[in-house]
Amino acid sequence: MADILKIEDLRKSYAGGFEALKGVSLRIREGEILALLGPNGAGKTTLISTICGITTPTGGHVEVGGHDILKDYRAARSMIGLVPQEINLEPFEKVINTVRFSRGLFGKPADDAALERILRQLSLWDKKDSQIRALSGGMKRRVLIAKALSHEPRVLFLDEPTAGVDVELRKDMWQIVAGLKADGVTIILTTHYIEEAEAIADRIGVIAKGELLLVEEKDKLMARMGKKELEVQLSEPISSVPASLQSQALRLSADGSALIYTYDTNAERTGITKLLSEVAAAGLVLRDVVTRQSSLEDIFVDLVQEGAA
Ligand SMILES: Nc1ncnc2c1ncn2[C@@H]1O[C@H](COP(=O)(O)OP(=O)(O)OP(=O)(O)O)[C@@H](O)[C@H]1O
Repeated sequence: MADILKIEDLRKSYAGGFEALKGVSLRIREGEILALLGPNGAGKTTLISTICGITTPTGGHVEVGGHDILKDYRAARSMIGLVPQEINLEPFEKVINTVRFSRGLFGKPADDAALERILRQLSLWDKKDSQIRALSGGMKRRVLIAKALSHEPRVLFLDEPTAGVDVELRKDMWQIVAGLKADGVTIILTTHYIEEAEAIADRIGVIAKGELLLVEEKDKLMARMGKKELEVQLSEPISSVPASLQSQALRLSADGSALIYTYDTNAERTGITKLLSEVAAAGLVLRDVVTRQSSLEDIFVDLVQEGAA
């Protein structure tokens, strides 16, 4: 798939000199879901606001569907829908009018069939004549999405779509996102929730202190998560891995007191039984055996700490 969004060395310093984005480069393929994970203040909202033209970059270059966000602002912006973090709706307005108005803001001709399709997709059609104030919090969030989709954008940004919502509503939101992807919409969402990124993203980006620390296919990250380490602690330290064990994927701990074996938990055979019998055959005496699993959370925390160092 072609890249629908190209971000090159994007920088943003706020008045006063604070650098919220320190040169972010990223490409997003059409039709993918990218989750941007990062702690508070990492720069996620700044990144989205800059791409959407709400904040002016201080350096770098962004193209949406081949349109430069500065030189060709209107064309770039018309390809983007933004669902903001905060609910900013007019309480006395009817749902349908709110969505119709948003479409008009983009200079798109009225198209009630398109609005009906969007409202049905978000299960809001039977609420189209309700006033916003009469809707539940979950429905208001859906209205925000309907507004963002009203001009039929190809790229949708969701800024923390499930912050502070209950588990059921979160799952609803995941289903909505999956439905939009099936329609070919490219989705970039920010989140604090690792399980949200795991549940819906094709790729995961980690951002901290204005820098993109990692962007990787979720499946590859999950495969990394599937790796486990077995630490075979020895009663006596050794200076090197015995020759009879050299064929195994083993390394010696720095102090020589343990052999560390990495294996794939998803594999049919872990090789642990064979390893332990070979360790015994090599004349080594075990003190203890410990296993460790790296999770996406560990990867995330390590990265963010390294980034902060
Ligand atoms: N208008 C502004 N003027 C000055 N500093 C700002 C402005 N907007 C954001 N910042 C600072 O830029 C940094 C990044 O903020 P941003 O809102 O992009 O982070 P975030 O990753 O979205 O955080 P959160 O998860 O809390 O929403 C923060 O330190 C914030 O205080």
